[in-house]
Amino acid sequence: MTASPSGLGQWREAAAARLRIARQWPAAGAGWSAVALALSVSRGVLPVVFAIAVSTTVGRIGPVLHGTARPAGVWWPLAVAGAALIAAQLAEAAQKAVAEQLSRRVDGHMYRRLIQASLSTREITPLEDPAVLDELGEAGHELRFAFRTPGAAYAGLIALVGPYTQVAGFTVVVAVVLGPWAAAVMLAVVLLFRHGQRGGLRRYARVIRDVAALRRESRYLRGLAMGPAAAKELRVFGLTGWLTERYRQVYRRALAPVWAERRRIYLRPYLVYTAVGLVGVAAVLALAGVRAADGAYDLAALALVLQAVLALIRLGEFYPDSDTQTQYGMNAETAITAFEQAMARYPEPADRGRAGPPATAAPAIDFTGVRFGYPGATAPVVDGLDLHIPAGRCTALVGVNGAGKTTLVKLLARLYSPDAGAVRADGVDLADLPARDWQRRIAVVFQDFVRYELSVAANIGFGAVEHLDDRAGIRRAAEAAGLLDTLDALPDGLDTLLSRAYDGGVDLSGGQWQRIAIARALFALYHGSTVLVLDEPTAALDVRAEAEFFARFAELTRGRTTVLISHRLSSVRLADRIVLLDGGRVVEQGSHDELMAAGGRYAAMFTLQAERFAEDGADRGTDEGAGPLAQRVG
Ligand SMILES: Nc1ncnc2c1ncn2[C@@H]1O[C@H](COP(=O)(O)OP(=O)(O)OP(=O)(O)O)[C@@H](O)[C@H]1O
Repeated sequence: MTASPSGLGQWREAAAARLRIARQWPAAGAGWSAVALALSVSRGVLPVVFAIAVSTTVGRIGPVLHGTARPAGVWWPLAVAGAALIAAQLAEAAQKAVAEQLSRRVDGHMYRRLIQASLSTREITPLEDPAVLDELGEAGHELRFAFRTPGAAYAGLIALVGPYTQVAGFTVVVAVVLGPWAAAVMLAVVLLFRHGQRGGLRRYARVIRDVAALRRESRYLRGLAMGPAAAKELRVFGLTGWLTERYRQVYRRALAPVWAERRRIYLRPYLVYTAVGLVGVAAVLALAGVRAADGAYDLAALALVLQAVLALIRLGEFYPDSDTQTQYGMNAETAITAFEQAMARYPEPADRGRAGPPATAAPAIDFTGVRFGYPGATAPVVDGLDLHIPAGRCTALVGVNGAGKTTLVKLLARLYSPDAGAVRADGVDLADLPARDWQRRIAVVFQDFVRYELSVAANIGFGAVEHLDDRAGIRRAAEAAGLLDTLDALPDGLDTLLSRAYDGGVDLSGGQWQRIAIARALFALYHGSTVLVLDEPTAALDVRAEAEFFARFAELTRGRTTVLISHRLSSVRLADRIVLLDGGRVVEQGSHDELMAAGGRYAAMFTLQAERFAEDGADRGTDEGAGPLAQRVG
């Protein structure tokens, strides 16, 4: 969040925000905008016409009652008043309908801007920056709940033309009847009241923006309480009370400055502006009274000026069709613009794109002197890392939690760039390759892979999205990942939707989902990826499934440069080369046999795991319990 400007800066900022909202007319549609504007102007003019017609009627009733004028003299102004009243009602209803249309169109455009900006960066760094996330949260929240959106601000801005036309109309009426000074006083009173309203609202909205981080937390807590994701844990761990209390505290902390500010920004200005305004109004009314007493005015003029003054006082108040919509909707638009600018400004290393992707079927990869730290972190995760990953072979990365294994995968996939040093494929610096070209060469099963709420075919086909229609390839990948039985049981086979949120959709078990992620990576290999990265690919698989997967591992990955990350050292021993990382550095490397013979840390870790599994099997006293795992590790 940026610091709040003051004085002139605030006005300039508010004017710029209004201009940006007004510039949404192409998205809203010029035709619809013109209709809304015409309706708004008519809603401003018709009440003035009504007031004039009613005053004329009042002025003519006396002569008609005394028989000095014909009744027809009353009927036509009365008819005009009635017509103006009906037309104003119709215009109001029509404007509400058109406003909704405008609002939807502009918000659709805003959503597209937001999505485009979110997906605009090659790296994921900005989407982990809290300041950028606050802007995204603000913008996304208002849009998601169709609440005080930029679209509502656009419609509100047009609706604002109505009351201001009325102000102009009634001010002219006062000027004509009472004179320019009275009109000037009334106009000043209206603008003073409006300034109080809008200024308070603006400052109030700014305070709300300043507590964006707390509001983000309160939204997160609300989501936890109301969504299915945490429903199980909240109950089993008895967290419901804690969550309720925490939500209450965060909500209060977010609202405390808002409440304090509300008293400050509304009460004092309200008292001052009301006092000044009332003096002005009283003076104008007194002038009207004196003139009427002097016989300078007839009944029609007095009725007209009284209506005009009362209408102007009312027009100094809050406009429910415009005020909150424009203020908060402009904030949402400002947040979208700030988010776009933050994403565009993010210091993303240039995509030098000077080289073509490596020509070889499977490149060798080298990390040379790589240093990298996450944005905002005090220490780098890797510093001076040198690592060679041979072409067409399987290299396993092992190490304790937090050793930096997944970070290396992110650097390899160019989701982040090293702060120093280089990652090279066949000697070409990845920074010299167009990112997308390189990313097509990599198939990754991430530890936290995505479960797309789409069909099985899409979930697998996303490995090579240009080949989504390759049903045979998708089926082959599913079979290789051991999914055939699952597919056969699904109601629509590959077309089954993997989400219970849809009719006919199903959900899969954790292990079945993991096989889908594996199938996705295999499908990418079928369509040109040459580097396969598997980050804990079998963590959710049962023992038999894991054994089956690794039995076919050599066949599935043959000829690819493969990186396998796993804490199960029994699986890792299959790799051609094992690299033990600690604190972002390579501490041991070699084949399983070499590392065991060296008797270092890998050997100790492996022996510990093997002993544990052997004991586990012996304790249970069954061949089955000790069987597969003990065999594989022992
Ligand atoms: N997005 C992030 N922002 C900031 N720090 C991060 C981020 N991701 C990881 N880290 C930090 O980087 C370090 C290395 O994390 P990394 O995920 O690479 O470890 P790992 O070896 O894969 O661990 P594990 O075995 O638990 O999966 C950790 O200290 C972690 O806290």
